[in-house]
Amino acid sequence: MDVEGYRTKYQKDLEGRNAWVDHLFHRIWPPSRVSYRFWPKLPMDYREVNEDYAKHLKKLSEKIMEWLSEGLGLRREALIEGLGGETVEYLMKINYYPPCHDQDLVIGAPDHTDVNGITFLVANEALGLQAFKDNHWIDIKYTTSGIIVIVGDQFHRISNGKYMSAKHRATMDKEKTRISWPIFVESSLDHEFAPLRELITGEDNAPKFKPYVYKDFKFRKLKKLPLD
Ligand SMILES: O=C(O)CCC(=O)C(=O)O
Ligand SMILES: [Fe+2]
Repeated sequence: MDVEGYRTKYQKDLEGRNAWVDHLFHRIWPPSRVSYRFWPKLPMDYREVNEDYAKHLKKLSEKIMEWLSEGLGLRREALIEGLGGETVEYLMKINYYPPCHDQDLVIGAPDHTDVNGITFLVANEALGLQAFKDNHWIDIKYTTSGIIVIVGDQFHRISNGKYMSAKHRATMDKEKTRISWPIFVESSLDHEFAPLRELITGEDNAPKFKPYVYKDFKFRKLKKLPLD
């Protein structure tokens, strides 16, 4: 179930298009869960820059999780605690999509929702990320001054369905290589998560999802097994 390291992934999407991407996964937080053997040795400052990025990203992520908790009318710590508090992990992924001329046959990442709590993504200037809204695929604009925030399945469930996990996909560019760097904020594999108890009040608010140990949830989702 552990995903760290390099991989080339081939898949078919629903329309039968081939999907391929090379990616690297490595954890960036907490320090006790970081294995530097999965981190690239070059460029020389990779480790320093990424350690710095991890600290900033953790701060930003905690702020946003606090706001999302307040948005549910809960204590600021509620969602972070639901994900596991101090044991929450930050998993870096680097996606590499080579240029591709035949957009009808090939897609970078087929449509999906992220399995984790919340994702923070930056990408290079080659466009490709699309979000599904009102029955359409919408291109996500390139930005150098912002970060893309994607709600994942864990927050969908922890919020008892109040926050929707966002369906998205990545297409490939005809001429440019596309690289994206999502960071997945997720429970540690042994953490059990469930709809927050504070949200289960009265009969109208029965839990919509059963509790899951994250490793079982992740396994079932990645193997496309039924979850409910
Ligand atoms: O490359 C992208 O912009 C999206 C990648 C993605 O959704 C993922 O790796 O989960
Ligand atoms: Fe994703």
